[in-house]
Amino acid sequence: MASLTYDLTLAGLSVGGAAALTGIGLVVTYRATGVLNFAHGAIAMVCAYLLRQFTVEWHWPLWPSAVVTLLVVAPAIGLALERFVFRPLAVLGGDPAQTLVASIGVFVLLVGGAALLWGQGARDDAPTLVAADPWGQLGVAVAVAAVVGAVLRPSGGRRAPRRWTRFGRELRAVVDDRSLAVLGGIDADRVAAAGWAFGSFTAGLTGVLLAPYVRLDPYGMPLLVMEVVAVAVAARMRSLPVAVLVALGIGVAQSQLTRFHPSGWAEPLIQAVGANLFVVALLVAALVLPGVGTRDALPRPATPPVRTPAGAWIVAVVLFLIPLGFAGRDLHTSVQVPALGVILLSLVVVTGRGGQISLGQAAYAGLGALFTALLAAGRFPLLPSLPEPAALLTAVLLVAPLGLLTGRPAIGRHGLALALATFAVGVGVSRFVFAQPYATSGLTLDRPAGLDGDRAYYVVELGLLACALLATHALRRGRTGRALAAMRDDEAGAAAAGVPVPSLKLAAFVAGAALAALGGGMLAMGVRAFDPAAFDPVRGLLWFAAIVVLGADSTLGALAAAALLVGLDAGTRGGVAAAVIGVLAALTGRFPAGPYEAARTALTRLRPERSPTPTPLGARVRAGLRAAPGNGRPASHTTAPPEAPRPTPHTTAPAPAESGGGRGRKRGPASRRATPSTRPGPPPPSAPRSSPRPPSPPASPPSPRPEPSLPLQARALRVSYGGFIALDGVDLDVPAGRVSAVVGPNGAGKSTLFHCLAGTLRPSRGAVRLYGRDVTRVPAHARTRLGVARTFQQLAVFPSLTVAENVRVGAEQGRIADPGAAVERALRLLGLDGPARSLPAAGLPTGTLRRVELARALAGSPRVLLLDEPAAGLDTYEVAALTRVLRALADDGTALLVVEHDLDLVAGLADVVHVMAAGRIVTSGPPAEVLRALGPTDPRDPLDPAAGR
Ligand SMILES: Nc1ncnc2c1ncn2[C@@H]1O[C@H](COP(=O)(O)OP(=O)(O)OP(=O)(O)O)[C@@H](O)[C@H]1O
Repeated sequence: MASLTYDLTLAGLSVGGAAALTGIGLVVTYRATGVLNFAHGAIAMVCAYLLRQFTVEWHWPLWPSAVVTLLVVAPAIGLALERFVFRPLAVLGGDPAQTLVASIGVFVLLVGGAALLWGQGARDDAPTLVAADPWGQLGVAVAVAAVVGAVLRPSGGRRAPRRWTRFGRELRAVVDDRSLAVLGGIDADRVAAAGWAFGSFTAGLTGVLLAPYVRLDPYGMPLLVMEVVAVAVAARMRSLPVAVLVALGIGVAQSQLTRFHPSGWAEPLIQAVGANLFVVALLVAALVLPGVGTRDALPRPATPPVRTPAGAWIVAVVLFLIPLGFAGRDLHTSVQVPALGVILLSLVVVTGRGGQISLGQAAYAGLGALFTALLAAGRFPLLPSLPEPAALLTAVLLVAPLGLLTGRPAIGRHGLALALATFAVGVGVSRFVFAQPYATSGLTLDRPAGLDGDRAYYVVELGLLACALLATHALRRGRTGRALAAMRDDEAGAAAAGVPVPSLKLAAFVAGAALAALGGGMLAMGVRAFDPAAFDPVRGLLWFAAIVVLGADSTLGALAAAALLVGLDAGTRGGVAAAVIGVLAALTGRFPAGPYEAARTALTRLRPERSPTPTPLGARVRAGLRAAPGNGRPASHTTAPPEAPRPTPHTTAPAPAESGGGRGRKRGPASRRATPSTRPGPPPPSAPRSSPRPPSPPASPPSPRPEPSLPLQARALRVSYGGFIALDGVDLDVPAGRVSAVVGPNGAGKSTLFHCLAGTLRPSRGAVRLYGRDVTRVPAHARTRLGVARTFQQLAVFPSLTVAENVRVGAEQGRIADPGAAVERALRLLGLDGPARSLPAAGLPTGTLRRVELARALAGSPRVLLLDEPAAGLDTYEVAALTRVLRALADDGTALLVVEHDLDLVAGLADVVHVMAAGRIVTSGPPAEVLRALGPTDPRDPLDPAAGR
């Protein structure tokens, strides 16, 4: 008995040892470069093939071959990747999404290259470097872990030589902040190169150790290696001991599970789990544990979208009609193109329109194919046998809700974490559904009656493809299209505009799953069988890379990718298409938005220059003043719309006083001294405001009276980050018709308070109330719909939409009776109703974008407006203009809260100032008093007596 347990444990330790090596390699590369190397498994596969090439094909002795493979070729691959793929990306700013796409590109390139060089079949004659004795593999893993641990040990560690720990220190510095490390004199490129070389060495070691015991083939082995990525995720991409222990633990558990042979329904399940425990761990690590690497999802569009010329569509239609003239094998192959086109359109919906990474789309396509085949064969549980068209439709309906498998994790995950979650779903479905006996035992599928011939079937496919294209195009138009674009361009900004981001993400994934299932079913019908290999997770990576490099948001790009993938592989050798897509994806850094987008951008640059920057707000105000001399308010801005359901504060003109100062003039002490003297005295918090400003012009209707109750209240708010208390019992009232300001030193808790009020952060204690209603647990987008709008310190506009569309997103998500009129009012008020309205937001100057963001917030007719450092990036003139607009809004009854470092602005704008320090509000009052009491200190640190020295 003991011997069986012992033997199984040893076998498990052997598997765990190889997994531990992978984990170590992934963690070290990640820590040195910030890249989760999806190509790790592919490098392992290439090294295993190379060792076999040296020994089996060229008859070199084993150990010299191993030395060349592991100590020369493997590190050289790493160095080449660092130098030619990832260093250019790091220099460009290390966008995590681009590095992810690049590493997937390298994966696809190596897989395609290996298939080209060594063929797609599996080899079973890989040389054995370390004997089957499990101690050998385990010993190698432990030795590597020990060396790495010594190098990375914090300096001062007693057992570590100092010269080793210097590299560890540099490594940590580069990982924490590359640009800061470079400023500190560290050669970041050298550190990254060392990380890549070592990571590739461990990949190679894993490959040559595993190759004799698993199938050595271009597709299977990389996937097998990447299945153990769970080990690195469980270690939070940091801790080597955790990675090693988790790897060994899963290896032993997986081995011990082979002893169980339950009978009945549980048998296949236990067997599947026992054979794929690393996949189960991947699912748990990627879907249950909090995500790692949660930065931006995909590269944001740096350039405005360019309309596809009609000529390109005509060419595409002609090209897709050409196969109708084919016959025999060519026509039979062509049948795959429209089906793959539909599958790739599903990625356009999820990734291009919705901005979400989806590496698991092959799972949905495969489920569509499998369900269609099972339904048509009458083998689907609880459902009768269906004719093929009905089977396809039912399969689509059944797969669509399964889109929640990846849609649900996408709600709280971005970037790498979402990539891992969707990859895990793809691998899980492949292993637990497609690899099961019912799916692999020759499942055939007939075509619908009358479509037996390839030509007739191709025509029907073209019809379905046209429907899919129309549906995908519809997602670019209208309210949903704008909301999707907003979510893709800036998720926080979209939520602030009232877009229900979580449900929109779910809808995108559900629609994507339905389209993928349709394409998968069409593909299976086309080849008359369900082939699990056609929906392998590697395909998911290849399709994602293809879509990204050919223009994720381009339906034409999807069609081109489908034709390229099928055509190249059929017309040349298997693997060419993957190699081509891989090269393009790996070079993604050289073409920021992909070659296709880059080409389109280049075309755009050949066009005439755009119209000049729109007239600034101040000029509009001056023009208005000239038009209405004496009253100080531009006549066109003064009419309150009768249809407005509640006070529409933004309908009143900006305050008139033009305090001087040309564009770009610096704001200095003079403006700081002069402005407070014009401020009103301190009004009681809820008393009507007695403004010393000139009265409203007679032509204007009276402003709506401020609401007597308090729009927004915070009570006893407490927020802690880990053990650190960032907000400690904060009470705050934001009254209607007033501008409240929050100032304080860095780290005082201003942003944290702002987030609690806006709904982007939930306090651990306390409450936020809106007109008496507890909204503490109401999410940001729902708060916006209740009338709480906000702007961002870091601009959150939607670059792919025009100025007017940006504003429209803010108007049409709420309950505005007439969004069109609301948009026009907001554009007019902010001086954006000229030529600027039709310009894409991408590339507009900061001052204009601030106005766009404010106009978007105002278009929803907010009752409360929260502004996070609204003057950041504006010049003196723009700040003065902004001040007038905000003042006018408050006069109309809006409750304004401004978090601001600029005390001149606060003095000139606010009615009441709250000073924060160390997570509390320490003093409140009228600006003149509060700011005078603060004394001549550094305005950014009013409580620090040393700051002014
Ligand atoms: N996500 C977080 N995790 C841990 N600590 C955080 C986090 N966000 C903020 N903090 C800490 O909470 C404290 C308050 O931060 P907050 O950003 O609210 O201050 P602030 O007054 O807005 O500062 P600044 O003016 O620099 O923006 C700071 O000490 C900050 O380091």
